[in-house]
Amino acid sequence: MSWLQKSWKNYRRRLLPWIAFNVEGSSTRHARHGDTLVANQVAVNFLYRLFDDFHRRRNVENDRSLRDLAGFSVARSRSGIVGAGRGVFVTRGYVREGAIAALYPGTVYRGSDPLFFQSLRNSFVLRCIDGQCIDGRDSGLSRLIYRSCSNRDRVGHFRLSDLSWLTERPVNPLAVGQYVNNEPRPRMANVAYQEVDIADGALPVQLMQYVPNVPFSHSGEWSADPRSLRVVALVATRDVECGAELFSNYFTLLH
Ligand SMILES: C[S@@+](CC[C@H](N)C(=O)[O-])C[C@H]1O[C@@H](n2cnc3c(N)ncnc32)[C@H](O)[C@@H]1O
Repeated sequence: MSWLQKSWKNYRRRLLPWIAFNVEGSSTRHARHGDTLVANQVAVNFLYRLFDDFHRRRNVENDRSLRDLAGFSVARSRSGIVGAGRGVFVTRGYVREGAIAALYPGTVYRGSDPLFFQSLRNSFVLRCIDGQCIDGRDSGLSRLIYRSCSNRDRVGHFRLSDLSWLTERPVNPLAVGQYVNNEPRPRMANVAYQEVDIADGALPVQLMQYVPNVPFSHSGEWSADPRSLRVVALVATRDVECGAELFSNYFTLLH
C-alpha cells in the first residue's frame, strides 16, 4: 500500500493528467498575460548570443561561454530533498533575477499529437497553458522518440536540435531543467517556467543544433505560429547564490 501511495505522489507531481484534472484546484496557479519574467525577444537574443559563442569556441568550453555571458554555471547533483533523486544546483557564480537559469529539454507535443504511452509513469511531462507538452524524460520510449525526431530534422549536415541532453554531458549546459525539483516548502521556488517561442529563422541554422527541443510532428494542431518552436526556460525569480538548489513550482501553469 505504501508503495502505491508513493507512486501516486510521484506521479501526480508533474504528470499531465494531474494538471489536466486539477486545473481549477487550489494548488494550481495560472499564469496570466503579462506574467512573463523576461520578454520573448530578450530570451531569444540571449540564446542566440550563447549558442553563437558555443559555436565560435567549437564546443570546447561551453560552460565557460555560459559563465562569461550570464555569470554562472549549473549542474545536476543529489537533491537536498531526501528521496527526491537528483536536482539542479548553481555550481559557480550566481544567477541574477530574471536570468535564464536552465532550459527544459525534450520532445514538444502540440495539440493532437499522441502522448499517451510516453506519459505513462513519466514525471517529466511538462504541460504549457496552451496545451503544448514537453516530454523531458531521457530514457525509455521518450528517449527513442526524441532521438528519432532529432535525426529526422536536418538541413544539410546541420542538426536542428541537440541530442546530447540525453547524456550526462549535455553540450548545452543549460539543458538540465527537467531535473529541477518542486519546492519542498511554499515560497522556496527560485525559478519559474516560462514559454519562449523561437520563430522560424530567428536562430541561424548552424545554431539550432544547441536547441534541446524538437517537435514531435510538423503537422497537427498548432496554437501559435505554425513555424515557431516552443522552448521552456526556467527563469530566476530572485538572485540565486552559488551552491543553492533550483526549485520551481510544478503546479504553476505556463504562459
Ligand atoms: C521531473 S522529476 C525531477 C527530477 C528527479 N529529482 C530525478 O532525479 O529524476 C520529478 C520527480 O522528482 C521528485 N520530486 C520532485 N520534487 C520533489 C519534492 N519536493 N519532494 C519529493 N520528491 C520530489 C519526484 O519523484 C517527482 O516525480
